[in-house]
Amino acid sequence: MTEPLLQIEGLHKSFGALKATDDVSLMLVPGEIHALIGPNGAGKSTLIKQIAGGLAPDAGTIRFAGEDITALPTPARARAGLGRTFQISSLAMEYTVLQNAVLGAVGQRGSVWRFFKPVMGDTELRATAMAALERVGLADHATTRTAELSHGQRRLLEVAVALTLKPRAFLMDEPMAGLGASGSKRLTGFLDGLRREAPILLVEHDMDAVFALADRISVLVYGKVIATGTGDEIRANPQVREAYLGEEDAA
Ligand SMILES: Nc1ncnc2c1ncn2[C@@H]1O[C@H](COP(=O)(O)OP(=O)(O)OP(=O)(O)O)[C@@H](O)[C@H]1O
Repeated sequence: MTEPLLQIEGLHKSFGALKATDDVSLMLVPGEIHALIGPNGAGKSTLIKQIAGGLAPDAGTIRFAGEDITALPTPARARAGLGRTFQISSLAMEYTVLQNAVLGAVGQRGSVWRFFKPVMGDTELRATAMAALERVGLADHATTRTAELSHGQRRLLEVAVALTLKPRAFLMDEPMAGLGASGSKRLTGFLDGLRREAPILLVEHDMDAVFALADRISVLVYGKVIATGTGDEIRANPQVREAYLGEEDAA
């Protein structure tokens, strides 16, 4: 198998008596979309937060591009090439789309916002941000106030912010949330191509998108990975059907 870019081993995180992450090991290899699915409260966001650096694990290791990043703060992980999109919007609604693309990238790297003016005057950063907006189809909205964007356009802007960092891998927490059918189809098409540039660990409830996109799927239940495999393997797995997919079919 190709050398993993991201490798998580024996990760544990408890909140009091609750084991939100229970001995999780998984990897992300170049070129793939690895989806992480599971019922509400299974621990998907908690896992993403530990990989991105917002939450310290109780035990276990996270290696990225051959380095142990378990103890690195979030901005250092972003600088190392871990890009992410958030479940809850991190955009500044009063700023323009371009300002968010520039400032989001700068902010994720850990630079400070008081350099707002010099940063906006940085032609290289602006060009990188514009290129990212073009890729997600938002270039025509560069000067639009973010508050005026539709929900779907805001989600695309979040992807553009992550792209501005030129990451080596992406962590995406429910990028399809709240998108209508056409928005979700469009983002699915975009992510499909993006995997060749940088692999994606994708947390997503939209099962159509997951099964259309994922090279591999890991199923998380009560903090534990109960199965990892291709879409067909996951669909056919009796444990998965009982714990998760079966209940969705019945709904
Ligand atoms: N900071 C915290 N303090 C205490 N409990 C927490 C905290 N964060 C998460 N939890 C609990 O950990 C468990 C896992 O939550 P998490 O948000 O990671 O699940 P999830 O799979 O992302 O759910 P969803 O699909 O609804 O987003 C839940 O029971 C949640 O209530």
